Amino acid sequence: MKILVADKVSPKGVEYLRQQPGLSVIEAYGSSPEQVLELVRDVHAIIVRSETKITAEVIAAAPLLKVVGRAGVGVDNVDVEAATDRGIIVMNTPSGNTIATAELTFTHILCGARPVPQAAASMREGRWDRKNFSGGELFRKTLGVVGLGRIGGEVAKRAQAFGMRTIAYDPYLAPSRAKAMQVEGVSLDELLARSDYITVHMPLTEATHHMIDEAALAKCKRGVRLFNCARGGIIKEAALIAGLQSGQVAAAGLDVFEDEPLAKDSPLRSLPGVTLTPHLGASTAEAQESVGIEVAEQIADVLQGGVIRNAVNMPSLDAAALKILGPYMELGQSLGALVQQLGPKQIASLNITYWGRVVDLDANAITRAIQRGFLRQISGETINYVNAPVALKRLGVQSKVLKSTDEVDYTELISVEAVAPDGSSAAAKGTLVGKTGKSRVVEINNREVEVEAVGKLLIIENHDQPGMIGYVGSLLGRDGVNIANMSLSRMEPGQTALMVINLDSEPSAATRAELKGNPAIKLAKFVQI
Ligand SMILES: NC(=O)C1=CN([C@@H]2O[C@H](COP(=O)(O)OP(=O)(O)OC[C@H]3O[C@@H](n4cnc5c(N)ncnc54)[C@H](O)[C@@H]3O)[C@@H](O)[C@H]2O)C=CC1
Ligand SMILES: O=C(O)CCC(=O)C(=O)O
Repeated sequence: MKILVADKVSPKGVEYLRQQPGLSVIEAYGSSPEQVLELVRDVHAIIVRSETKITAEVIAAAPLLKVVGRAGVGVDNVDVEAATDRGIIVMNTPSGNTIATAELTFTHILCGARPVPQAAASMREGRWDRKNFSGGELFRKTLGVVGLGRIGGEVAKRAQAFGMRTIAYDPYLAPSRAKAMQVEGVSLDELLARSDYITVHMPLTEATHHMIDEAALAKCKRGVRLFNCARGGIIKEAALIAGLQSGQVAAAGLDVFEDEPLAKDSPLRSLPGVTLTPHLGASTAEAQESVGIEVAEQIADVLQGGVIRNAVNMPSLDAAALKILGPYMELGQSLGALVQQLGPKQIASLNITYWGRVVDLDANAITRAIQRGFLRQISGETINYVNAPVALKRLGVQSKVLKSTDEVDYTELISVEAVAPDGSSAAAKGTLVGKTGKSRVVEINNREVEVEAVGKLLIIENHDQPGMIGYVGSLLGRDGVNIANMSLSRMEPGQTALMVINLDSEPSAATRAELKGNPAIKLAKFVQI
């Protein structure tokens, strides 16, 4: 399988990939968009930093593509939606460049306090100017961190070492986590009003775009100092320029810009009090080695059928999680496949319920396995854990997931129900048995059964009358189809009975037609799961 390394990453990462059996590497740095379209035609994986754009067009031009790996955090150069639609995994390396970026941010903060770059430039010009470059101290000043994630947290830690008060705004962070970092969680307005220094560390999203604009700056102390080493556009550049010109903003340190590379004539380049770096947050030898090796290992794992780590468009499964969730995912996939074949073709909703031990697990991966099992019957191999939820949505099917705390007869139980627009439905429940966690179907259409949830199943609903088991057994025998296991159930004697038979091979069309033609048989369905 072929991997395109489209941006320069650590040679150690590339070397790791070259050493993997069955993997080959093409290195092509600085390619034009047209060249990228050519290069991706027969590749299974692409590795990028931030230069190469993996657009919907690139994804469409890469029919074999399975995974895009970003050696870094932000995946804004990858069209994740288009990749997800095609079932392509997009993964990043979220922690490899945290320290590098936190240290660069802190460098900017220090330069915001003390005009070192300006003083250094004047020395290069041959001057000895001790009047124009005095600064302030960080000690006892307040740093407002917007986005207290990996990098924001590391910046806060460094600020505390300098004796700064640290406050943060992060609506998604548990208050206990901020407390553990000795950071005071506040509202955005309070952060703007109290901070002497403000640094932003979130992804660029609709919510964060221009979060710091004219109105936000007006709420700040006069002489506030602003820093952005996250993504251009979180701080509105026009507002920042106006703020610097008016004196509302005393200093700014920026590593990222609304348009990169920054325009040659941007006013930001010439405003005093501003320190700019050309998106260098992750540019340390240590960070590049770390993200380069990490992305190479992650890509190799995916291509070699191993664990999936740091996927941004599906739940990540490391080996430990896979060990626990794997059996449930297999059961879920079987139940999904079974219900799809049993139920109405067109459905309005796919309802999943979890009971017992499974309730305490991260059910996202199991839910995707159920959806994948269901959809594979319709859309085949193009459906995987990545695109199953969007594919279901595209079909207009609602997904309902419930974790129930009600008592059940099993230590864990999963129910999958497909409901048609007219309210008719098909349902199956399953559990895991034994030490190895074998999948068992324990209920079909509200009737108790006990069959292995794998392979070929014949499901027969018949009138409960003598001779039916013998009739079905000899019919299959005549067809040369061996019965591996059989489960019988009925509600009331003499009414409808359910026979579920594990078969070693598929019955012929003639046998199936004969079963369907028998007036005592209401339903005869062969399913493969
Ligand atoms: N300059 C550079 O070279 C680099 C830039 N970055 C960028 O830094 C940013 C942060 O990276 P990490 O700390 O690793 O990410 P992270 O995911 O660990 O942290 C992001 C934090 O932002 C918070 N957040 C999200 N939306 C928010 C909102 N509307 N308001 C306030 N907080 C919000 C999240 O809850 C999370 O705690 C990313 O945009 C990343 O792309 C990362 C590495 C290098
Ligand atoms: O690869 C780079 O240098 C950019 C790093 C970055 O912006 C990120 O990881 O989000």
